[in-house]
Order: sequence, then C-alpha cells, then structure tokens
Amino acid sequence: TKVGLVLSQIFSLTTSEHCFYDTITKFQNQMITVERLLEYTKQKQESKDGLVIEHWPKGCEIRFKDVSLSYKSDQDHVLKHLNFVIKNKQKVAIVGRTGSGKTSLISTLVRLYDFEGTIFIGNVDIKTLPVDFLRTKISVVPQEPTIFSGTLRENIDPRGQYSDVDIWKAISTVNLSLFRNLDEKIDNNLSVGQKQLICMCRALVRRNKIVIFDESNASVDSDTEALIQKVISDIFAECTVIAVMHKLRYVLNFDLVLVVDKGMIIEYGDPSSLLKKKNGMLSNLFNRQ
Ligand SMILES: Nc1ncnc2c1ncn2[C@@H]1O[C@H](COP(=O)(O)OP(=O)(O)OP(=O)(O)O)[C@@H](O)[C@H]1O
Repeated sequence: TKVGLVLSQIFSLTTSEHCFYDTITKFQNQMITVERLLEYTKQKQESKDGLVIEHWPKGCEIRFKDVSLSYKSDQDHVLKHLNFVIKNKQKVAIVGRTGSGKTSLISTLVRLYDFEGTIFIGNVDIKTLPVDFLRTKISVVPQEPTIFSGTLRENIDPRGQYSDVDIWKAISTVNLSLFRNLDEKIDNNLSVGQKQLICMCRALVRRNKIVIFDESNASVDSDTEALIQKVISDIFAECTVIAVMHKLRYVLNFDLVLVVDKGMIIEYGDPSSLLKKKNGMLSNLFNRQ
C-alpha cells in the first residue's frame, strides 16, 4: 500500500491508476506470504523421540559440556566449546556485544537447533528427552514476545489448564494493572515490556523451575524495566533464571554474569568481582553504557 501511495504521489496518478498500484502491492504481499508458507513445508520435522522422566527436573543445575553450534553445516560455529555450570536457583545474566551468540546460547536449552556437545539439566542429557516435554518444563520470555490475537486468558493459559484465581494471582504479581477482565481481547498495541510481562505471567502459572529471559533491544520504560528485574530476582527466587541482558544497569542483581564474545566464554563470575577487573570485558561494556 505504501509503495502504491508513494508512486501515486510521485506521478500524480488518477484514482483508477492508484487502485491499480494498490492491487499490485497487495498481490506482491500475498506472494511473499505464499513464499514463506512454501519455506515452512520444506523444514525438516523435529524428532519427537525420547523418554519422559516423571518429576523432572528435581534439581535445576544446568551443565554445558563442550557445546558448539553452527546454523548451517557449511557455516562457522556461532557457539564454540562452551563449558559452564549454573547451580540450582542461581540467577545468571548473559552479556556480550551484539551478534556474540547470547540468543543462540539460550536457544540450545530448548533444542531449537541441533548442537554439538551435551547439556545436562538435573543430571539428565536434554537430548534424551522428547523435545515437547523439555519445552513444557522451561519457560521462555523472548526478546520479541508473541501475543496471540485472543483474550488475556488465552494468552496466559492457552491450554485452559489453570483456574481464574491462579491467573489473577500471576497478573497481580507482575503488577499488570491494565486489565479488568480475563476475557478482555488483548490489544496488540501493548509495549514490548508489557508483552514480556504477559509472557512472565505464562511462566508464573506454569510454575516451571527454569526461566529464560531475553531482554528486548527495544526501549522499555524505566518503571516496566524495574518491574521486570524485580520479577526476575524476587518472584522467580525459587527458579533457576538465565537472562540475556543488553542494558547493564541491573547486572549487580544477578549471582553470576557470563560474558560471551564471538561464541566463546570470555568471563564467568560474580558481577562485582568482574566489574572490578581492570580492562575486563564486563567492566568495559558497563563503562560504555
Ligand atoms: N537463525 C539463524 N540463522 C543463521 N544465523 C543466525 C541465526 N540466528 C543468529 N544467527 C547468527 O549467529 C550469530 C549470533 O547471533 P545471536 O542472535 O545469537 O547473537 P546475540 O548476541 O544474541 O545478538 P543481539 O545482542 O544482537 O541479540 C550472528 O552472527 C547471527 O547473525
């Protein structure tokens, strides 16, 4: 439509010519949609094999053992031989320059891509679990949260598993005061921060013990940012939390910081010690903000 409008302004087109370009633009958009759908049909199906383990995970220690990842076999690795341990209930911030591999690292935990090496959660190699089962046990709050065109209830509890009381409890915990009714349709004009808070409600009702948070690159107002940090440190106190952080203002709230660069771990330790390191990568990133 925009292309049609611009063309009509440049060439001072008549209404019928304007309609013609409008139709062409719509047709082009529909062709892109068809192209995308065809791409999806070519995607390899994920294997659903594996063994469900009752009451897994008991302890939520996460252990990466020589984990590497490349998106395509003919491309360089974006994660290179990662080895680290996150203890049960620890809160870990992952930081690094743009493109260093932070989002790729957290995507391995829900097996979004095939990686080399082993990730143990609660002493179980996650490749031995059915992928759907694994994903129901880990809550992910993505950088660009998806909000379905539906009600607040459908967005927080898509499978209709929880009571109104549980859902309201989650909403009030994250202080989402915007809503009066669970069957209210969600307006897609919500801010990124508000969408992330709705994703956090999904995590809260499911009571998963592992929460992954990918901070948005978009600007989030300071109140919402503070609220998100409070949820991570206080509300998810009993969970193991891994949070990709772009803004380093709240980095001292975390037990540990893992600094990645070019897919490798450069520093891993408690934030106050790392910030004291002269010419350390965390202190350099921190001072630059
Ligand atoms: N789905 C993908 N397919 C191919 N390459 C990808 C894909 N996702 C990320 N990459 C590449 O992998 C590298 C690491 O990207 P990643 O998104 O993990 O970095 P990041 O540290 O999270 O960046 P940012 O801070 O900008 O979010 C980049 O070179 C990126 O271009």
